Amino acid sequence: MADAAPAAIQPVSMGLAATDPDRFAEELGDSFRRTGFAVVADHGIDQGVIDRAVEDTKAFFALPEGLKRRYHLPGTGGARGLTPFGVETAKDAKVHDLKEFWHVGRDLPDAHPYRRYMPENLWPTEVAGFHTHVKTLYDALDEMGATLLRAIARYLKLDERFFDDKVRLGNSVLRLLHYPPVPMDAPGVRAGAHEDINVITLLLGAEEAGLEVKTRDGQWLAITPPEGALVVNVGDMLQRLTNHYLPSTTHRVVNPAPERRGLPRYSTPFFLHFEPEFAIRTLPGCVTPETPDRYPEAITADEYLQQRLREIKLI
Ligand SMILES: O=C(O)CCC(=O)C(=O)O
Ligand SMILES: [Fe+2]
Repeated sequence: MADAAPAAIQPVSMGLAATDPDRFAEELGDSFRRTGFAVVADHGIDQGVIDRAVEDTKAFFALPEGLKRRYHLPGTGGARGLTPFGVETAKDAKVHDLKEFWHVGRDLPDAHPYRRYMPENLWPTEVAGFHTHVKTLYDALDEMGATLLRAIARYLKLDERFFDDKVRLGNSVLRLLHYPPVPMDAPGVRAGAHEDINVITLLLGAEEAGLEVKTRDGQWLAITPPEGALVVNVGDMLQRLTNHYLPSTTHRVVNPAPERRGLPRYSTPFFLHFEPEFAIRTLPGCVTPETPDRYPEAITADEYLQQRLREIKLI
C-alpha cells in the first residue's frame, strides 16, 4: 500500500510570541524538529513594506537583459547585486536552476572590520524606490529573525538572548528571486533539491505553488502557506550547532502545472547568518550518549559559508 500523504504543516501564530512566549517557542520548535520548517501566521511585518519591495523587484527584473547584467559582479560569490539566469546549480545537480536573483546584504560603515566579509551593496538606479523599499524589507526581516531566534533559544533551553550578539551584525542576505515562465521543454526545475547554508531562512512569497520539502520518510510535501504567512526553515548552520536536533531539510521549487507555466514566480528568502567570526561549536545540551557530537571541530561561520558556496558553484 502507498504511504499516506504527509500531513500539511500547521501554521503557528506569531501573536503568541508576545502573549504566551513558552507556547510559541514550543509550537515553533516542535514544527522545526518534525520537518525543519514552520509556517508563521500574523507575523506583523507591514504588508505595504512587502508589497513595495516586491513591486520594485518585478520592475527590476523587467528591465532589458543588457541593463541588468551591468549589476553582475563575477567572482564575488554572488553576494551582492545580480546573479543572472543559469548560474546557480544545486549541489550535485547536473543542470542549473531556472531562476535569476538579486542579493542585498548588511550595510556597514567603510572602516568596519566586518567590511572584508560584507562588501558594499549595489542598488539599481533604474527603479527609483528600490533602494529605500528593499532596505526597509531587509531591516524588517532582520528584526523578525532575531525575534524568532529568541523563541528558538527558549526551545533549546538556552538564555533567550543567546543568539542576539551572534547575529546582530550577521552576514545575512535578502534574496529577491525571479523565476521566469517555464517553457514546456525546459530542462531542470525552478530550484533543484538543496538545503540552506545559513542559520534560519525567512521566506515571503511562497503562496505561489512550487515549494516542496522532503519529509523524513522521503516524500515531497507541498508547502501551502495561507495568504500573507511567513515560511521559516532551519539551515545547515543551526543544524550543525544543535547537532541535528533541529534538522535542515531538503527542499526544492518544482515547475508549475502546464496551465500555469506561462506565469513567473517571485519570492524573497532572507538568509539569516551568524556574524562571520562566530565559531559554530556544538551546543553541549544537544550532545547525549545516544547522540554523540557529530562535529568535535568548531568552524567559523565565514569558513563554513565559503566551503558551501564552492559546492553550489557561486565562487
Ligand atoms: O522560492 C522559494 O520558494 C524557495 C527558494 C529557496 O529555497 C532558496 O532560494 O534557497
Ligand atoms: Fe532554499
